[in-house]
Amino acid sequence: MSRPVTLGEFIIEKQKDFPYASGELSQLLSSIRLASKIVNREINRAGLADILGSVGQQNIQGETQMKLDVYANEVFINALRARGLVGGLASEENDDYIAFDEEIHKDSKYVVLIDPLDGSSNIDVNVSVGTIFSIYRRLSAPGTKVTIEDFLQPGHKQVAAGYIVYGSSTMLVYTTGHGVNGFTLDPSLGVFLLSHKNIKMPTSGTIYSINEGNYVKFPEGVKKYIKYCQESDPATKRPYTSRYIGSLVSDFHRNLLKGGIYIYPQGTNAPNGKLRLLYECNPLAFIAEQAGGLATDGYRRILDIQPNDLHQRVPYFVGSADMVSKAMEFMNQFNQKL
Ligand SMILES: O=P(O)(O)OC[C@H]1O[C@](O)(COP(=O)(O)O)[C@@H](O)[C@@H]1O
Ligand SMILES: [Mg+2]
Ligand SMILES: [Mg+2]
Repeated sequence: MSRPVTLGEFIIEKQKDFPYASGELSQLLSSIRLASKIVNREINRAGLADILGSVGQQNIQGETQMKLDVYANEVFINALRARGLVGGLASEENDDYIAFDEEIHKDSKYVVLIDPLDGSSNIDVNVSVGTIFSIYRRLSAPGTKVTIEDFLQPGHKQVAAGYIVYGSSTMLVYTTGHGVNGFTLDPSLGVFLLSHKNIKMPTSGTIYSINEGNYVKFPEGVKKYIKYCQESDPATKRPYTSRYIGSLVSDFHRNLLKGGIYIYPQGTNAPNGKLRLLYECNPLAFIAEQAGGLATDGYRRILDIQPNDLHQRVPYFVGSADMVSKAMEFMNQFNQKL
């Protein structure tokens, strides 16, 4: 009987997808794998360790930083700084990007953007949270310090992206542009094992995820789409079911496996939505598209948006292709893009 493939073996095996691979990207993914295990251990015993609650300060987004936000941020920064694989890093929890300028970094080819802890509002109540990462080849020449331009690249330039969901089990899901694969952490071995090979997102589903508490502030097109989801029509399996965990990674992961749509629209409370283009929307959009889904801002392909700020926000419609297309129909009908 063949044994499951470990993530480490899979990463090496998949290096053949890149004829000129130097192995640096593989090592970088391995650093992310290690950091996620360290964070996972802390999350699993969060109630016992003094790691719940906030640190009593806000990040650049004006959000209260939770102790686990800061802890996860440090663990990933240290893991990615460690081996000279990354020229620099940008994070939700840091105002500006960090240029690693020690000698070992000068020839590194990559930069990384991360949301170290996604779903912060769920940390203290034992609801699944995650980490999201996005990897680009730097534009600036090796031997020089990374610049902001290395981070403000459109999403279709990503060389790899993924997330870790710390839930009933811990999973790491990633793509390098050759399909999407998922690995489950076997806690007894401390090893990620291939559990979800070549994931395909169902083209349609019966789940919609949106914070309906903001309903009155939604654009008309979104209100109409929610009504469409709630109407009764057996032929199209409506009404759909509403599911909203409040952790983007967890809502996305469920929809990736079962089919569904997640929407965080612009609204009167968030003129450009809430979610951050660079380290939330782009990486999950890359995964969604690689699995046959779609990701837009209601009008445009997320991966084609030219970023102009590290922490810029965009409206987000992501999930099963048919459902995102339908939502866009309503947006174009009721909220013509000016
Ligand atoms: O509480 P709201 O406004 O519905 O927002 C929930 C959304 O905000 C987020 O928590 C934002 O991410 P962070 O926790 O990383 O800041 C998403 O995970 C989630 O989908
Ligand atoms: Mg987040
Ligand atoms: Mg976060």
